[in-house]
Amino acid sequence: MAEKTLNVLEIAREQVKHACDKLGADPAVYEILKNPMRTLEVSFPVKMDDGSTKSFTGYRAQHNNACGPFKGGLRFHPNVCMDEVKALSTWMTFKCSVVGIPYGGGKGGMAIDPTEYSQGELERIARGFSRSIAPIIGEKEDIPAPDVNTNGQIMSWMLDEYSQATGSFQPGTFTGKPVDFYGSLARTEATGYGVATMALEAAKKLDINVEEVTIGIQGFGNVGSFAGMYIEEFGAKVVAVEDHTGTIVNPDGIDMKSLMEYNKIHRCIKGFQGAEATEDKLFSMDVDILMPCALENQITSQNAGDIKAKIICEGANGPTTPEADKIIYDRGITLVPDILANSGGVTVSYFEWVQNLGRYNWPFEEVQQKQSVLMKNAFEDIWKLAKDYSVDMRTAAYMMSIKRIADAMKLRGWYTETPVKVEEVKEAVATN
Ligand SMILES: NC(=O)C1=CN([C@@H]2O[C@H](COP(=O)(O)OP(=O)(O)OC[C@H]3O[C@@H](n4cnc5c(N)ncnc54)[C@H](O)[C@@H]3O)[C@@H](O)[C@H]2O)C=CC1
Ligand SMILES: O=C(O)CCC(=O)C(=O)O
Repeated sequence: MAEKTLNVLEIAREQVKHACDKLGADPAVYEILKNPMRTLEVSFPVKMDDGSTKSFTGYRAQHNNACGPFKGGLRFHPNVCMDEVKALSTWMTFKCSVVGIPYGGGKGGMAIDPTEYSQGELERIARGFSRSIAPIIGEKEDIPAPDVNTNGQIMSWMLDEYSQATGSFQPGTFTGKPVDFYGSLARTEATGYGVATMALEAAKKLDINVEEVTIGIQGFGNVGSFAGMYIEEFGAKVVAVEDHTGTIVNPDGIDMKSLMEYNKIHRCIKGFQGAEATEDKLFSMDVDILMPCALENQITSQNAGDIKAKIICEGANGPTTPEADKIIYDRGITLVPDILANSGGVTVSYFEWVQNLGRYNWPFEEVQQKQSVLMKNAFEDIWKLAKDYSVDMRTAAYMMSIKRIADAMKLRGWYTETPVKVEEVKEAVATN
């Protein structure tokens, strides 16, 4: 069966609508949440190394700020477009709400491949983007962070440019900064650590001993690599890894720290000596836990039926389509959804922001401990809700977060309960 849609914005809306319906939310709730509150498209010139001038386009979507300032990453990837940014900003709103941090959702990006530019060009692009979105971001307004192909250095340039543009130094305007420049300890590791922690929680629920578990990871960037490192620390064996250059396998376990070192130097996993290259498809391999940690729409109706894993723990945003979700649920596979599984990044971004506002520096263990508590509590609540309502964990996670956002929106007066029409009451009485 062909996929109904691979448009991520339509997918995000379908997920929200499905959960609103299950929750019996007032129609006004979906009406407000189906669109971002504000979007901005910018175009700005950058001087290239060869003396030419090139115009670049960037996007920022601010989905909802009922629970606090907009929050979410900036992505540099050729596929970035306004619909993708809108979908990613929607997911951010629910992700922040799932772990109960006081933010709404935002996301931004540019359709570029950063490997095509020199460091100097990349710095000027990042600065141009920061200057262009400066009017709508800020420590208490909208707080960007790293995402695919962006990092602490890019956040530092953007913060510096923002400070110059506004004449005021507010380090909490960006998170995911380097530790030496107002960053937080444990932020770099946070998303992957959270993914590994959530996989472990799911394994415990299914009475699976993590020391006997094999793992397959798609994507070996910030999220995938630390997810691999921590799940290995918890006792599991990572036997397969895929990135944009191919897939490698080792049934005895791929040493995560060595692969991270290799990846740092070569910027890919291809050629790593501690594993064999394979043409086999990662998602149909015989592993216990799959961690999709790359991009959207990777698990579809085409490959969901081939999955042998008992647990899927989503490090990436939107790696599974709604059709695939149904197949996975019907097959009894436990899927820990992105808005919970990868919420560790934004959770520690929140801790970074709190430290910035108060000029604190918390120790690594304290930050990671705080992250672990928030995420494990959210996991427990969602697990229970999923059982109580006989729904998958994604629907349960949306139900929990939509309820919180809906309550905040109602208290703010953004909507009042839609009055029940007299005809509907009469009809209900007549049919009873
Ligand atoms: N960095 C963060 O803190 C957070 C990231 N995420 C999400 O996690 C995912 C990955 O983000 P990062 O690790 O930060 O990005 P990254 O840029 O550090 O790494 C991306 C990885 O995906 C791989 N990849 C790209 N295209 C691929 C393909 N077609 N097939 C297989 N692998 C492919 C790349 O080779 C690379 O290993 C994204 O969906 C992102 O939105 C979610 C929460 C927080
Ligand atoms: O750290 C953040 O604020 C946002 C991370 C992010 O973009 C995400 O969770 O998808």
